[in-house]
Amino acid sequence: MSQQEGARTRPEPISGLYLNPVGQRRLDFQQACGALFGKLRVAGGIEEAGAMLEAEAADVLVLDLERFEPGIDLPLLADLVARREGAPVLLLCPFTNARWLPSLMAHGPLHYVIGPLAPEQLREEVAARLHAGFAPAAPATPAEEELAALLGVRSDAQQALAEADDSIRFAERLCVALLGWPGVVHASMFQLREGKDLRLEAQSGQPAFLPGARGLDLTAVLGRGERLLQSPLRHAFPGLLAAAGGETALLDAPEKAGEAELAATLRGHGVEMVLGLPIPASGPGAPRGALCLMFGERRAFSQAQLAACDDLAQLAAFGLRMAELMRESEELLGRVTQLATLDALTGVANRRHGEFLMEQEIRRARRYRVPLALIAFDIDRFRNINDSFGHPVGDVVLRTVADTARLLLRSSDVLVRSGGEEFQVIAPHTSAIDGLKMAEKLRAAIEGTEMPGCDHVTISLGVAQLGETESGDSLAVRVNAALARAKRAGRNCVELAMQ
Ligand SMILES: Nc1nc2c(ncn2[C@@H]2O[C@H](COP(=O)(O)OP(=O)(O)OP(=O)(O)O)[C@@H](O)[C@H]2O)c(=O)[nH]1
Repeated sequence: MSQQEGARTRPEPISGLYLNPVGQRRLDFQQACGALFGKLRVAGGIEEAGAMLEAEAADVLVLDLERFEPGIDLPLLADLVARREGAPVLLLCPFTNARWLPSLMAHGPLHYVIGPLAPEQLREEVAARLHAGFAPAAPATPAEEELAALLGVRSDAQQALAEADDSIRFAERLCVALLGWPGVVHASMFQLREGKDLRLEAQSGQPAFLPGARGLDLTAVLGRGERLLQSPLRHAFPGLLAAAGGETALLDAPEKAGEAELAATLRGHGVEMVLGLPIPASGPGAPRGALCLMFGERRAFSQAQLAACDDLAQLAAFGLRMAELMRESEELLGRVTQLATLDALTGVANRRHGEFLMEQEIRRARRYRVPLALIAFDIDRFRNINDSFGHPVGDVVLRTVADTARLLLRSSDVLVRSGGEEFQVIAPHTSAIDGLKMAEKLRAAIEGTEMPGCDHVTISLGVAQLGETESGDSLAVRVNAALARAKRAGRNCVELAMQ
């Protein structure tokens, strides 16, 4: 239905009721638009307007929300919208209070214009409305088609939950789903990380063959993708406003945000209207983030769309919570795995995990026909250190030895604490000769390292290369025998294992 078809024929003169709390603004309106009405009454407060309406009906209600304080009594205003006795409602709304629009729209059809407007623009808007009638702007697509599209968006968005083990993948899928919303040319999701760092989690624009937000990159538009609560556009861009303030933000013309560069970029990408929807937190406090939808044309929202907005924001909240739970459980699993595989004192692999890794490396060495060496070393006369300096100093020595060895090893080598003061190095791609060189480097490094609390220690080492058909147990026996020979040979030296 076109707006012309929706026009009502009104008996002249048209009576109007204008509401605004500021006297000068009421005078300005009377001056700019008074001539358009046969009778124009003005009210300074919502209750006063309600009383006037009760005393005498008006053909048109003009509710000007400019200069209303943030603490405006929205339910009372909504009641006025609901009680207008069939009279059309024109809402003049400053951009900063556009979050009030969706809840007012839910109380009956209304027209809105987002301010600020110059007096002549205001007159043109009011005249255009009076001329065209007040049938709500027709949605871009017929109602049935639109509902089918919204159901499709919801079902695609639900499918995105399958990716909710990772917040970025989930956000990407959800943004793609949101592009199915009639008229949406670009969709994005912002997430508040640990309550303070707002970041752009994902964005998606219509594919290149469609007009609209082709190639629109929000990171470039906003100047950054992280720490967005510190962005200079946090008071202007609806996605950021919604995430920061927790309320819906609607920009029905890019210029109205008062940021010329932002407006030019959005217009350059065919964006006419931007909607920011807060993603609610699971409990009280700041929202979890926001969804941001950009439209290729200005449009009114139907009740079904407003309800769908709520649904999608809830679904986004659910998906992000699932991703968070998944991350927490992975962290927990990581900590449990660490506890099960690492030695608590030194942080290197424990004996059991060392045996597992050894078997893995043996299989790899066989498959790729590469050499594998095992080095075993043991701190010399460690009992004396404990006895002379105490157990805590002994612990520090164990840690220092492990740290010193770890720094010398390649990333593919594995250091294992195989017993009290015994360690092993599993060295893939290493022959007996290279193993001997490595062992000598370890020996010299430990000897040259100052041990806190007890000056210096030395180590004895055994080296063995895995035989062609040899088992891990046999390799361990041979390397320990070599280590025992090094001890017998006077300690602080390296011995190569026999075949
Ligand atoms: N501080 C500390 N000592 C440990 C730990 N685990 C084992 N030990 C001690 O390490 C010492 C090992 O002594 P021995 O096996 O006799 O060997 P050693 O004194 O190093 O003599 P050699 O190996 O023959 O040179 C014992 O005194 C154990 O109590 C530990 O976690 N912390």
